[in-house]
Formats: sequence, C-alpha cells, structure tokens
Amino acid sequence: MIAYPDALALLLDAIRPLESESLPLADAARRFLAADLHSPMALPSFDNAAMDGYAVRAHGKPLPAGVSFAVAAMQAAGDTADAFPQADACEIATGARMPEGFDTVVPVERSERRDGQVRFPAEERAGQNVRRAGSDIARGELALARGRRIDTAATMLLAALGVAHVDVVRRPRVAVIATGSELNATGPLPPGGIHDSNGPFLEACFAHWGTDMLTRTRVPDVGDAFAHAVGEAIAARADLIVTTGAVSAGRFDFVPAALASLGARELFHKVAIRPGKPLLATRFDGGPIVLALPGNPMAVAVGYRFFVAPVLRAMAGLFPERPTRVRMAAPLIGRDGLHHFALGRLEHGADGRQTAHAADAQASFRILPFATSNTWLSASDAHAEHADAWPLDPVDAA
Ligand SMILES: Nc1nc2c(c(=O)[nH]1)N[C@H]1C(S)=C(S)[C@@H](COP(=O)(O)OP(=O)(O)OC[C@H]3O[C@@H](n4cnc5c(N)ncnc54)[C@H](O)[C@@H]3O)O[C@H]1N2
Ligand code: MOO
Repeated sequence: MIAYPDALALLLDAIRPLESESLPLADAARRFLAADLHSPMALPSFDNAAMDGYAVRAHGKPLPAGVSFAVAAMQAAGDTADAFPQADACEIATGARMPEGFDTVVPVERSERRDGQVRFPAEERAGQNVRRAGSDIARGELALARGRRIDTAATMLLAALGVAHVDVVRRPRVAVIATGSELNATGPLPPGGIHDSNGPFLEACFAHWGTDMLTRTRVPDVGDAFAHAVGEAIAARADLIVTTGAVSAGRFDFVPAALASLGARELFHKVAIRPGKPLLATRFDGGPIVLALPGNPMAVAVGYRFFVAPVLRAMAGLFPERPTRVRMAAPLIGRDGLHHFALGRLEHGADGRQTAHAADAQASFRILPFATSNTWLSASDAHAEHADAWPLDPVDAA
C-alpha cells in the first residue's frame, strides 16, 4: 500500500497549472493571479494633503507657535492648479494635490482664521500631514504575487491602480458522481435508503473554492449510469472528476473496474491512511484526473481535504500547503504504518500556547464531529504528542 506522501507526489506530478485568461476586475473576484502583477503607477500618484487645513511652506524648519500667514489660495480634492507662487498659505482639503513648493499641512482644528489671515497657536512640525507620491506603492513595485487570490483587499488595490483587466487562472471544470443505490435526495426515505450527503458536500466545497461545476449526478450501483456520467464529464472537458463510494472490496464496488474499462490509467489504489484507505486515483490520457473517494462521509471529507484540495492548489499554480505544528492536549492515537487524519479543536492553553484537542468518538460514518471541529489534524505516528494542523476548509489555507 502506498504511503500518503508518495501518493500525493504521484498525483501532483500528473497536474499542470491551468491556462490563464484575462478578465475584467469585477469578474476576477476569488480567482488566482496567473502572473506577478507590478504596479503600473505610483500610489498616491501626486503629493497630497492628509488633513483638511492649511498648506504652508516650512522649508524643513518647525513653524514657531503664534506664526501667521496670509491665505491667498484654496485647493480642493480634484483641483488641478499646481502652483500658487504668490501665496504663503493655501486652504487645502484632504486628498487635494499639494501646490508646488508647499510642504506642510496644519489641520484646521489647530488654526485660527481671521479675515485673510491664518494663525497657528502651537508649534507645528515641518513636513507633517503630507502623503507623498509613491509612499503607498511605487510604480513598478510588486503589487500582488502570482497565485494570490483576488480577495477584497486585492480588489481594492487593483481598483486604486486603475487595473481594468487581470490575468487569472481559469477555473477547473469539475464533475461529481455519487454512487450508491441507497442514495436519495432530501425528503422521506424508502426502507434502507439514506440521504446523499457526499454529493452536496462536494458541490459546496467546489463552489467555495471556485470551480466551474459541470455536473453533479447520483448513480445506482448497477447498470451503466456511472460509465455514462463519466463519459459526459469527459465530453464536457472536465479537468477533474470526483466520485464517491463503490471503491473498496465489496461485491458492488464496481468503480475501479468501470474506470479501467473506460480506459483510465491507475495512479494508485488504497493509501496507507485512515480514514479513506480505499481511495483510488486514475487519469485519462489527455483527459481528466479521477479521484474515486470511499463512500463513508469522513473518507470523503478527508479525500477532499487531503487529495482534492492539493490538486486544486496545483491547478491554480499554488505551492503545496504547509500545516502548522501543534501540541496535542492528549496524544493522538492512530495505528502504526498509517497516516491518520482526525478532527479537533485548536485552543489557547493557560500558558498562551496553542493546543489541539481531538474530537471525541470519531468514526468514518459520523458527521457531527466534523460540524463541531475547527481544525484537521494529521500524524503518522501511532501515539502522536504533536500533530500537523490544517484549516478545516482549504480556502482558509495560506
Ligand atoms: N471488507 C471490507 N469492507 C470495507 C473496507 C475494506 O477494506 N474491506 N473498507 C471500509 C472503508 S475504510 C470504507 S471508507 C468503506 C468504503 O467503501 P466504498 O467506497 O465501497 O463505499 P460504499 O460501500 O459505497 O459506502 C460506504 C458507506 O458510505 C455511505 N455512503 C456512500 N455514499 C454516500 C453518500 N453520497 N452520502 C452519504 N453516505 C454515503 C454508504 O451508505 C455506506 O454506509 O468501506 C468499508 N468496508
Ligand atoms: O475510509 Mo474508511 O474509514 O477508512 O471509512
């Protein structure tokens, strides 16, 4: 049986970053930048006032308390005048361009205005309250690095830089196929039936990550519905097909044989992990990667978090995720030779250090511990005093 790091390496070796496309900024939200973006302009692009008040020429020397000036000009935000050679003081608004030669702004609250004169009762520092051109970002400076998600902060920066279109990685095309004759949608269940939770879970995961969801289908364990669904996904040029169930050792576990008969080449089947051991990874030449996850809900959760998410990262051109090393409140118990994944909570101990508590009574069919945890934990040691912690959702990973 293949070890988890080796399985992951084989899988990632089969992935290339997806092509890029140029999108209007608003449509690029939540996408990944395809290339480093260097600033096309300086921000601010001109020296401007940081306060409403009076611009004066201090020439590098403090303004003594009690000094007064004639106010001979007014500069509002958006005004275009760049020099008032006759004026010693200029009324100025926040964001307004500093007229040439003016180097200091005294806020209106620290001034006394009488007719055409302004007086500053206290001493004022030379050069204060001026926002220099390029002091946020210089022209040509790296603004956002390749692989950066266009989050709201990135959108603010790009908008300020006047970037209209961005080169982003196209979204992966994904299909989900849940197998199982026992599966039903919401509503009353027939005897022996269960609600399909893996399909909606994966659909939500892919929506949250940001994929182009081609189809989500539910197929019984008999007949050719599975082969048909795989064929449709290939025809729709899926990059990734994720299936759940029918991948272990039972009579109805038809997925490995069905994929092989469709021409998929096996990368690995069965990984030394728990839960999720029967996982199968295959690929179609010139076509999609198929990750066939075992049907138990926590095998699907682990399969998404530790196999699918690394694939999504690689497709986006991101580096592999790095977990945080944490101390366990009590040793995480696993089985020798298996890499184990567990749910838990990260809490700050009395000493201020972060400590992980594994959730009670975890089992691969139990969903409640997933819904009450705030972290994934992993360890390859059967009696782990320390573990790797991973954000519950890969979207939250650095
Ligand atoms: N003799 C063996 N039996 C089992 C083995 C084994 O190695 N030898 N492995 C166990 C492990 S570990 C897992 S995990 C499961 C995986 O089995 P399959 O991938 O074949 O999955 P199914 O049998 O189809 O389903 C397992 C379980 O999950 C429920 N399920 C399936 N799909 C969904 C869905 N969409 N939503 C909610 N729940 C689902 C299904 O009803 C079963 O209870 O096999 C063990 N057995
Ligand atoms: O994937 Mo199975 O637990 O290991 O349920």
